[in-house]
Amino acid sequence: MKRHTEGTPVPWWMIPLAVIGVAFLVIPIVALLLRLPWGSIWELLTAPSSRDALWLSIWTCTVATLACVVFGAPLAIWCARQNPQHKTRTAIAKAIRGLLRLPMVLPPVVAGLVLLQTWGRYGLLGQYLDLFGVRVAFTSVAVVMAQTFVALPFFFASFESALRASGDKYERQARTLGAPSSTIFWKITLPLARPALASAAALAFARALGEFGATLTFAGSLQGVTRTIPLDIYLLREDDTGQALALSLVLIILALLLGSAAMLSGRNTGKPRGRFQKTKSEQIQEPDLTHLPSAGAAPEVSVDLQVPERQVAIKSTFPAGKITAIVGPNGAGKSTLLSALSGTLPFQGQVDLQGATVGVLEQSPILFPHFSCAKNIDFALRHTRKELAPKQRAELVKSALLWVGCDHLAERYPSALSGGEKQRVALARLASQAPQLVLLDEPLSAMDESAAASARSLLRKILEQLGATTLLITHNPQDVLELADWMTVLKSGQVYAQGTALELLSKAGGDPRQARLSVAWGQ
Ligand SMILES: Nc1ncnc2c1ncn2[C@@H]1O[C@H](COP(=O)(O)OP(=O)(O)OP(=O)(O)O)[C@@H](O)[C@H]1O
Repeated sequence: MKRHTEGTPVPWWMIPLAVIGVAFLVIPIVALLLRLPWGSIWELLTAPSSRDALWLSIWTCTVATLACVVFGAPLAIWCARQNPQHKTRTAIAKAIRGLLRLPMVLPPVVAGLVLLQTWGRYGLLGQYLDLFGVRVAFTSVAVVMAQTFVALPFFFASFESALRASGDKYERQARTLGAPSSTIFWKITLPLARPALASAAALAFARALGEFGATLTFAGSLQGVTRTIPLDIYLLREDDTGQALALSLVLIILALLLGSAAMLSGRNTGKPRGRFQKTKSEQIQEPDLTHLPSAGAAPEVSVDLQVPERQVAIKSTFPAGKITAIVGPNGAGKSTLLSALSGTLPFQGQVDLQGATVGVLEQSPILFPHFSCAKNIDFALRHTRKELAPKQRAELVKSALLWVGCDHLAERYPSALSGGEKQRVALARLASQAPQLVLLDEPLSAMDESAAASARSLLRKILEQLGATTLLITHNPQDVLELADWMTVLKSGQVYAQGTALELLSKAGGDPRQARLSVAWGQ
């Protein structure tokens, strides 16, 4: 069979059109390079007017970029992190997105005029500043404001779309671990968004650097005060073409550097961190359950909740200290129930957890990618077991990895773990919190049969020792028979049946151990 190594084929007629596009952009730059007075370029660039323009552009663009980051990043994070279920907030975020597009398409000279109408001596706000002797227009501050006005929308659009594309699963995970919102921002959102932030900042700097129309209209063109590189080039273009070309070269080089920086910083290399190669001695070890805590008083959990937009209305009680399997056909409402109990989904009605602490384990474990395995567990313990001193916490992290046979993975990062290893580390994190209510959403479904069998036996031992009230969503009769004491069957968003697993699987007659789970909901 022919192997495709050249990418997806494109129609031949696109090639000449693409070549014309590239030539159209590149030939003018080549023309500039050919016309440059290379012999005197250093003198031209160090001439007083060039030095003034260069220095002014660099510091004003730096301040404008900082302003974009300081004011634009919180705005972008707020807009990107709105839950679509909050209709009003989502509508506000949409309106902000639309509004911020306006300065992008506004001719820069119009941007300068609107700034003048606002901050000029007789402007809407400028007239009050004037009372205190403060004048903004036609100063270096005006340069920064003009640059910020045109660059902020670019910063916002780039950063916000990157945030929306990456999703908020890590922030939600941190919230379920009880981390306060400031901690989530500094420890999770910011480190994970750093490449996108750097890329957006580089874009904002580049846009500010090229700003011309708004600056000329709002700030004027006074050497050393408001005359930035683009204004200087414009003024020099006829009288001293050589100097104008030399300054243009500087702008082109800066634009290339910023473009590359934006591309490089926005790229997620996805390289696994930490030790990756497994040696034989690094295979999963025999779990050592010494020091595994007991959850203490496990609650009886009563729910009477409704999520109308999903047509889910569940009324049930889950026995204290027992493992209840939650089963049912696709779309029955199983995940909705668990999301409501874990506090990640708004619902109507009542849920009585009797003040229990809650631990969640999902089908695809969410481990923070910028923390090692040990740090992942430590982060959870900092917020769920605040009573522990740092030394006790470090010991617990070590023990937790031993419970799941993964102490050799302590310093490894999640990107260097297999799916089964990730699930074990997530289980260690959950067990170390000793939660009184454990919510498991198909925790073994992504594993192959033999890995699932050993993980199931480990899960059983850990759950037995914890003694927590446990809800386990599963589609696998083996999980029900080996792990669960009790079974709740959901169908069409409601409780269809409740009882012991053997009772419900015997419904159709025959050996319940050979039965399909669908027998429990009459199919
Ligand atoms: N994000 C969502 N927005 C709106 N409706 C949703 C959303 N997620 C699920 N639903 C709907 O809610 C209902 C219950 O879905 P839920 O995911 O709880 O079912 P489930 O029993 O967990 O299904 P599965 O076994 O396929 O995971 C379904 O009708 C589904 O279409």
